[in-house]
Amino acid sequence: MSGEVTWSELTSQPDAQRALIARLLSGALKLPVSLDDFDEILLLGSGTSYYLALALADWMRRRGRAARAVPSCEVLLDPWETRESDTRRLAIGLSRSGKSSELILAEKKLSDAGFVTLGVSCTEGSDLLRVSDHGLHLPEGYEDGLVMLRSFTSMLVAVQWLSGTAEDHKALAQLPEQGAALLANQADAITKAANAREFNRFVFLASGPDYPLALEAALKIQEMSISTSEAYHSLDYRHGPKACADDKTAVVIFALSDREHGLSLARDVKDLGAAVIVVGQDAAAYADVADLTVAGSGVLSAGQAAALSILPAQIFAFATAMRLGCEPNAPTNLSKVVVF
Ligand SMILES: N[C@@H]1[C@@H](O)[C@H](O)[C@@H](COP(=O)(O)O)O[C@@H]1O
Repeated sequence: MSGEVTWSELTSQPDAQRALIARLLSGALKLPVSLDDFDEILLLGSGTSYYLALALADWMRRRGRAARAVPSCEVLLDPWETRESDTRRLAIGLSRSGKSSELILAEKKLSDAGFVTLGVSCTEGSDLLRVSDHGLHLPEGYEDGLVMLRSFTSMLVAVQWLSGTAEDHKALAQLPEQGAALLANQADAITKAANAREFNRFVFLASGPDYPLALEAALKIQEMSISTSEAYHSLDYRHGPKACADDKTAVVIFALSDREHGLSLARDVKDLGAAVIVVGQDAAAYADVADLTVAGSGVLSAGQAAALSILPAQIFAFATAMRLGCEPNAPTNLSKVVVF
C-alpha cells in the first residue's frame, strides 16, 4: 500500500512515547548536564527539528529559563549568536539523523564561541552526538521514513520531561493513552474531513505554545502531499493572508487560550467559505462553528499536550497525500537529510 511506512510510523507514536516514559521513570534516561548551570539556553535545528527547538524554547521559558530557538543556518550565517559573552551558555542541537550539515557546523561554531554543547538525536553514533560535548540518544524516535513524525514527538516529550516539573511528568505520562485513543476514535473523521473537498490551500493558525505546531503542520502537508501551505500566528491571519481564502481552503485552528477570540476567528474563517478544523484541548467549544473538532481531554496545558495536538495535523497531511496520489515516503525534490 502507498504510504505504509509513513502510516505505521505515524500510528506508532503512542508506543514510542510509552517506551520513552518507562525509561524516564526508571531514571535510565537523564540529562547529561544540569540546566541550572546555565544562564542562557540556545536550541537549534533544521526543518522539523527547528520547529521542535521553538516548541522546547517556549516550554523552557514558561518554566523560568532563558531559552531561545534559532534555525541552525542562522548560527552559520549570522555571527550575532557567536559574539563574546561572560554568561554560561548551553547550545542544544536537535536532529533526528544527527547529520544535517548546518547543525553540525553550527554546533562546532557555538562550541568555539564558548557554549557547552548538547546533542539530541534519534540516531546512535551520529555526527551530532560525536561533535557535541554531551549527547542524548533517543532510539524510540528513530524512523525509516522520510518525514519526521515519531522523532518529532519523541524528542519533544523527552526534553519536556527532562526540563519539566513533577506536575509536568504526571501530565506527560497521560500522552500515550490519549494519543492511542485519538488514533482509534478520530483518525477516520480527520481522514473524512481531509477528503471532504478538493482542498488546494492549507492554512494552520495557532498561538503561544501551539505556534511551532502550526509551522510543523504546514511542513507536513508540504512534505507529504507536495502542496503549498501556510502557518500564521492566529489573529494575524486577518491582517492580509485571509485575502486568499476560498472554499478550497482548509484552515486548521489550534484552539486558542482565549475562547472568545478563538471562536470569533473561527467564525470569520468560516464566513470566508473555508473549511474549519479545530484541534487542541479546548476544541470541543468550537463544535457549533467548525466542520470538525478534535478535542483533547482538557486537563493538559497546551504545552503538555503538544505531542497530542500535532497528531490530527499529521493524519490530515497523510490523508491529503493519499487523496492527491502522493507517496509520502518519496516526496518530490526532498531528501531525508540535507548534507553538504
Ligand atoms: N527533509 C528533511 C526534513 O524533513 C527534516 O526535518 C530536516 C531535519 O532533519 P534532522 O532532524 O535529521 O536534522 O532535514 C531534511 O530537510
